[in-house]
Amino acid sequence: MILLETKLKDCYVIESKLFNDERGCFYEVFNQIKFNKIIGADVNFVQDNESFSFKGVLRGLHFQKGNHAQAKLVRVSQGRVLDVVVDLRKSSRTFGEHLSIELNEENKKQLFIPKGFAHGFVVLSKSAVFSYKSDNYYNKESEGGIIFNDSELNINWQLPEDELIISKKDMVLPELKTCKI
Ligand SMILES: Cc1cn([C@H]2C[C@H](O)[C@@H](COP(=O)(O)OP(=O)(O)O[C@H]3O[C@H](C)C(=O)[C@H](O)[C@H]3O)O2)c(=O)[nH]c1=O
Repeated sequence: MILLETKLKDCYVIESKLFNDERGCFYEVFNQIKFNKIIGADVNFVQDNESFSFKGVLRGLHFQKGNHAQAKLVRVSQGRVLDVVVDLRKSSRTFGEHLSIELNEENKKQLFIPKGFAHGFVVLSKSAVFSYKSDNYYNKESEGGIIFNDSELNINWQLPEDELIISKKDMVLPELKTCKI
């Protein structure tokens, strides 16, 4: 596992060693000791999630508030997605900035998203399986979000808006400037 810094402090790309041979490929998706060593902290993941989505599905931008805030380690085990995170940490020099990165089954890149970030992704391939760990349990009452086409963030989701498939819940999320963090 190697850690690559991003433009957003504490948000890292993780690349794993791939063991390719005539049979195919093996890699350690997660190793607690190695992960904590490269992150420089004891991150205790308590929940594994997985979602399957068709092309154009956009899930997010979501976060959990207060004590229910979640750090996540996200990856794509099938297909291709554009993953987007937004720094919502008021004290951060990159508050309100976002990072977009393609995660896919080929590059097997993972993204560590610390607490205090909103997260979402859009599926670029025919379908995608999105798998991730979180260090805090799901808590519906503490869910927050930012609308995908927030005018200040101006995120390029890489697909035309009329091709996006978005849940009713996500279509009515607030803008960044009015969202309660
Ligand atoms: C997240 C979650 C959801 N659920 C239930 C609640 C709903 O009945 C159903 C679908 O939930 P939702 O539409 O919120 O799923 P996503 O839109 O994929 O939400 C996720 O999307 C973005 C990308 C994220 O980073 C978050 O982890 C998460 O908010 O699963 C659970 O039971 N446990 C959970 O941890």
